[in-house]
Amino acid sequence: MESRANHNQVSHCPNKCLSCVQWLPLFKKKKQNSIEKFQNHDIIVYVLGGPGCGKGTQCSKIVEDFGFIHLSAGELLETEVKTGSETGKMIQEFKKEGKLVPSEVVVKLLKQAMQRSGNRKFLIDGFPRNEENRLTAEKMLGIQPTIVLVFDCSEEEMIRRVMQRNQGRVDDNMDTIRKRLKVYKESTLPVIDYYAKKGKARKINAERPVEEVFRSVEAVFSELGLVKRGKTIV
Ligand SMILES: Nc1ncnc2c1ncn2[C@@H]1O[C@H](COP(=O)(O)OP(=O)(O)OP(=O)(O)O)[C@@H](O)[C@H]1O
Ligand SMILES: Nc1ccn([C@@H]2O[C@H](COP(=O)(O)O)[C@@H](O)[C@H]2O)c(=O)n1
Repeated sequence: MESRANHNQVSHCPNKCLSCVQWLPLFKKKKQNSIEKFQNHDIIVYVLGGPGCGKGTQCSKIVEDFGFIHLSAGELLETEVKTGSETGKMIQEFKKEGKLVPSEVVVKLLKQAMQRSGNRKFLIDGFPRNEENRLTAEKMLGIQPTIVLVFDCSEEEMIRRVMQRNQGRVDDNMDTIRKRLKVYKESTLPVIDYYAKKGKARKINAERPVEEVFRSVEAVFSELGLVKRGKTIV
């Protein structure tokens, strides 16, 4: 039997130890035994940046021009919430608090979506948000990013964008945004540092208008040797 001390070590517990006791069996229940790995020649682009910096906006443009499949970790989690499943109810609690859902849950959803897509070029948006996400993806999927796009934006501008978005998201309110910004600084920036040290992070100034930001994105993709759809490779 697991000791209470072990539960204290589980990260991102919404209400400290008690919620871990409550939710942990859920995460463990559907753990898979055999996991197929993705292939080395797959192109995997992780997309990071604070809440509302414009990740989703830029990803839609990348999909249009470069033919990637866009997998937003936040959207995959929201889809699970909408099923009304027990896991979905648990995810909703984390989202309301601006906290990060345990990595096994996120990575499992990502894996299913990657397999279903039949694509080999993946734009993985809002992931990995912490060291646990990063390590779980390495372990469960066997993937490493080809490159990591990092959208850099001031807190004031991110708050402005989120508050204007107005799409009824449970986490688009001042209280939750402040929590999400804190999580970004404490948990995601160290992941970005990790990839920067590996020479994989490409920081882009996201404070500019959408088209200007996208021109910097295009420059990164041409560095990868990728050309826009409809253009001939010479
Ligand atoms: N460069 C930009 N200039 C001004 N507004 C922008 C820009 N990029 C995105 N926006 C707007 O800001 C809001 C947030 O953008 P978006 O949803 O793409 O951010 P995100 O990083 O995916 O957010 P989240 O992490 O919360 O899911 C949207 O309303 C979008 O239209
Ligand atoms: N790797 C992730 C990504 C997201 N979440 C949760 O979803 C919320 C919204 O995510 P966005 O990418 O749309 O900003 C986020 O605040 C987390 O609650 C997560 O847990 N893990």
